[in-house]
Amino acid sequence: MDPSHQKHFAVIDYVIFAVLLIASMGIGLYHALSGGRQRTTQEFLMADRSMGCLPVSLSLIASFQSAVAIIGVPAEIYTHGTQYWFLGCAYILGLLIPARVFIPVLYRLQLSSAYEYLELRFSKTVRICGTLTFIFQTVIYMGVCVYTPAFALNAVTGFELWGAVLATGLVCTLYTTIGGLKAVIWTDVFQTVVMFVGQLAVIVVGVLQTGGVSQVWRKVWEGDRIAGFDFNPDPTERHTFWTLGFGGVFLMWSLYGVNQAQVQRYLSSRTEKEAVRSCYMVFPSLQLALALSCVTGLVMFARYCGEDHTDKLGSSKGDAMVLYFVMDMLQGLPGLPGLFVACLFSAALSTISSAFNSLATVTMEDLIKPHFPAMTEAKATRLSKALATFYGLLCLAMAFLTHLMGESVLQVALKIFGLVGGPLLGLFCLGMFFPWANSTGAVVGLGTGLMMSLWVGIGSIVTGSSGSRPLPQTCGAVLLSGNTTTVIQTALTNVTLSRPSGLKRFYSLSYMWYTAFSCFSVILAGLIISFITGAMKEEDVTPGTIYPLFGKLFCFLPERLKKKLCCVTPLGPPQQIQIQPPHHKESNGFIYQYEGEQSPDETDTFLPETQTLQVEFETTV
Ligand SMILES: O=C(O)CCCC[C@@H]1SC[C@@H]2NC(=O)N[C@@H]21
Ligand code: NA
Repeated sequence: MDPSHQKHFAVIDYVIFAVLLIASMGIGLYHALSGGRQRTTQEFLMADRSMGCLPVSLSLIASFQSAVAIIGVPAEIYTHGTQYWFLGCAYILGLLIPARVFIPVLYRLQLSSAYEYLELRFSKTVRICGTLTFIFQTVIYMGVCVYTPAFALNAVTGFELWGAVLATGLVCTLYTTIGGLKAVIWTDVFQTVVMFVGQLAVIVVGVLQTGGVSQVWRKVWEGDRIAGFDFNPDPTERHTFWTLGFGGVFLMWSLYGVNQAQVQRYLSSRTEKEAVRSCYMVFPSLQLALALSCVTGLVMFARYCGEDHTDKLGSSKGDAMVLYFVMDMLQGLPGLPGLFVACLFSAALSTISSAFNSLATVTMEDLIKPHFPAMTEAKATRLSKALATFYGLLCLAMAFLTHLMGESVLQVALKIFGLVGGPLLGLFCLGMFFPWANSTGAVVGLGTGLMMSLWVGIGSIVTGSSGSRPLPQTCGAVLLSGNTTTVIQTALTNVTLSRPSGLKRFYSLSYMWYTAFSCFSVILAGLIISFITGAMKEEDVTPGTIYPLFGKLFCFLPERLKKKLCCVTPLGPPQQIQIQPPHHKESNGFIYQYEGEQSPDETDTFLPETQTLQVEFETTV
């Protein structure tokens, strides 16, 4: 963008941005100097499993609501209309299943890393594969999250790009390293509030500048930005009610059901009920976040539609356009540009800190501790901090890589979740819902899912079918003169005739279906290989790692038939007593003993009234 049109900050704007960074550091320092002073991994990585549902639920939002959503969603609404808003329909099932299925299973196993589940259910190999897949996904996603705010800021205000990346990355690495999960959760709470306030300020100012709500509504309505229900069943159609409302459910399960960053927050809750409640509490906040981003996009459209900005914006795409418009709207209101930039960086910091901390946790719990069982707590905690720093620096490098990607950051982020998060979701579903699945099937299944993702992902880039036609930028209905109508009709005819077929059609699968597609690939391949190599028997499966999905789905079937379908595995009752963690000194297995009293409000236990289940794995010295 040419310098003459760049927006500049007043001093107050820099002050507000600095206050955000200092406040975040302050929270980090507080948790470094209070409580157990981050001396054990239980505190550093799991916040002493002492968290309440409110901070956990706000931290769950913050983890996957980054600058990508703050910038990318308004750009999406501005260019394509409000179809994307139907993603909100996916939040219902998308959070209900994690609360009713994934959290009970994972919480009762008292894990630190979600991937310990894979060792309990399958084998150490499967656990390592799962951990490495997660690390791969999160490192790339982190890069996008650091890069997005810095790039947009640089494009609009000339703010030193790598200075912003460094400032964000270093501050984040610092408070994550010294304050642990407690600091990450409490900074997430603070940053989520800043994020909501910043977006609200932009909406209020934008509406006032456009001449009020009715004026905004008229312009977006005439500009064809209000999308109705699009029930087009075509899976290659980018955004329809089906791709967003149903494809989005699988995306939500991969994030809020089995992603380490979220599972770690559930496990840091003081009781299972708190964890389930925090998951339910995510629903209203997520709807609010989605609404704020979508309305920001509509207000931007009402304010700027029809005007030609190529001279100011140059070739920069939707993402930078959002920040330009926000800076333009807030120009002359000292403090508000700084507030929005603080909102942008809050979104980025809260996501990146969650990523650092979860990466350090899985690296420690899944890749290091099992090989050094005798490692002292002090050494393990120091190593965890070093890992958080290492991942912080790695993320800066990844930010540079993002520089090279083409399309909108929102699409890049959602594709990462689909292509890599999908196979991980499939692996956990294979483990939890299919008792017959064995380790070989799990490893081959994961590999198949990742290959299918790679295939469709690369295919869509190579054939350039991942693009999407933006709606016309005009405000009102443009009266078409005779010959224009003919021209448009001819163009449309060509488009319909050149409908992709065969493999090209596969490559143009909507990216919102990637999670579901790769998830089912893993389950299908995993089951086939498991049956070929000898399906697992009911009694061989570690208790507490199966969710009796079929038992619930076919509850009308007679017991005998359900037994045959081997789907009445008891899901243990809610956690009453602390289980010794697997890396406890004298045993590397679980001493899993509890009084199976069914507390009145627990509905998902299959155990008779009172039962003592003593499960003792072999303990090797
Ligand atoms: O904001 C990001 O960093 C990624 C884009 C949004 C990720 C998904 S979309 C569904 C869910 N709702 C959110 O607000 N974030 C996640
Ligand atoms: Na965030």
